[in-house]
Parts: sequence; structure tokens; C-alpha cells
Amino acid sequence: MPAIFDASWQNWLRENINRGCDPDELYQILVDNGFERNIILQQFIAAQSGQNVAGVTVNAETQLAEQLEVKQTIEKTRLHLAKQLKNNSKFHQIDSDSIELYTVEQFLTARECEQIIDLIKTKLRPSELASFTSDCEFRTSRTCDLGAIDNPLIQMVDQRIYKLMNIEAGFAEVTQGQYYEVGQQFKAHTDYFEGEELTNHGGKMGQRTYTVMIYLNDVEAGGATRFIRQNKAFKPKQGMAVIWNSLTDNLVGNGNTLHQAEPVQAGYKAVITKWFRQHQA
Ligand SMILES: O=C(O)CCC(=O)C(=O)O
Ligand SMILES: [Fe+2]
Repeated sequence: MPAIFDASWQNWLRENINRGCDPDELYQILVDNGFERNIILQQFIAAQSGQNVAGVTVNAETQLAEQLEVKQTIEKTRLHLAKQLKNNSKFHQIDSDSIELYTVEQFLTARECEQIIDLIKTKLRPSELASFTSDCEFRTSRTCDLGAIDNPLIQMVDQRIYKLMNIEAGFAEVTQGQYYEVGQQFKAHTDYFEGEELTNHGGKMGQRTYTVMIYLNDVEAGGATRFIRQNKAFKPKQGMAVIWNSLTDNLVGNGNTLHQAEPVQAGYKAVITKWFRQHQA
């Protein structure tokens, strides 16, 4: 039988929040005491707004419902990736407590990669940043809005990515290609929107959740993707996908996803990037 969140539990939660206890620890204690996840979240909102649950405002309820939905969508993807990890030897998860990060070998064939590179090269523009920086060396690659080109191969790759992630197309941004020449790079950054960026770029779809990046070629030298806090660098390998979740379980940006595209030293580098968001378009 589900535990009852009575007045004494409500007081306990409110007092501990006011004392500045770690919300994750409080959450875990409540889980251990048999409370259901949605009840706990509801009570957190009530406690934080200084009300008992009967007084939860409509706004808080809407927020709660949205958060639950986002958490469920992320959980759905995580479970789907876990299943593939178990059943498919091309899947690997990086052993880390600080980041949810996977690789998938041969996600695209060599032929598919070559065709996509040809397509990328037809329509390049300077790559953009979510907010201004005075460092003009910060992101020096060029970008192709692949998803905006009406092309059956890109549509097929999109479908394969949605299936890989078990996420509906509505949650995805338009697929991009990034093209780096010798010396070009993308310095240390996170993919989630920070502060003002969320207001400026979030729109209806909100914050970014998962990134799927696919290497389209083996780079002659340089061009690794380095996850700085884990000191883990991926050398580009044709057809390999790298997947990570930019958010923590509490749906805030995970600073431990800080990463950079190191400068290409010889040859060129082409990748696909696909970003998913919290809400559907
Ligand atoms: O090109 C890479 O290795 C990383 C690209 C990246 O981080 C991005 O486009 O956000
Ligand atoms: Fe990135």
C-alpha cells in the first residue's frame, strides 16, 4: 500500500528544506519510505512554496506535470539505450558517475557518411554560438542545415536516430552537419542553454536534453571530441555515434558535460549533430 504523506511528513520536508538539506538526499529518504515519485515531487513544490498540498497553485501544478513528463521522456530513452547496451555489441557506455555518455560503432555505413559529407559541402555557413563571445577563435567551423535540405538519405538517418533514442521527431532540432578544416575547432562548451540563452533560444521546445553526434570521417590528425571533466577524448571514427545527456536527473544543466572539439591538425573533419529538447515543437 502506498505510504501516506501526512502532516508530520509535510513538516519534516518543509523543515529540512528550510535547513538547506540536499534535495536529492531528501528525495531518496522519501523513496526509501515508500512514497511514490509523483507524490514526492508534488510535496516538494508545496513545501517550497510554503503551503500544504491543498494550496498548491495552478502554476506549480502545471510545472510539476511538465517536469514529470520530461523526466518520463528521458527515462524512456535511457531504458531504451540500456536495452540496446545489453543486446548490441556495438553499444558502449562510458563508466562515469558524472555523465551519461554512450558510443555506438558503425551507426552509419561508410557509403552513407561519404554521401552526407558531399551534401554538407554544398551549403555551408559559419557556425553559430548561442551567446556572444569576444573570442573569435571559440567556434571556427562551418555548419550545414542538413535537415532543411529535402533529401531522402537525411530523412532516413533522422528516422534511424529517432529509433536509436526512442524519441519522437517532434522533440528534435533540425539535423546539422559541422565541417572543420585544419586549425578549426569548437572550444570548451556545454550543449544545454545557460541562463539568458534559454530565454533567447528555448522557445516552445525548451531546454536541450540529449545530443547525438556522428563522425562522418576518420580525421587524419587532431579533431578529437574531449570531455574535459572526465578527461575522455574520442578520436573521430567514421560512422560512430556519441550520445550524451546534457541534464542532471533534476533537469538542470550538467556542467560535467563540458566538452570541446579539438583543432583539426591534418585533413578535415565532418560530423552530424542532432539535439533533442524537453518539449515537442
Ligand atoms: O565536433 C565535435 O567533436 C563536437 C561538436 C560539438 O560539440 C557541438 O557541435 O556541439
Ligand atoms: Fe557540443
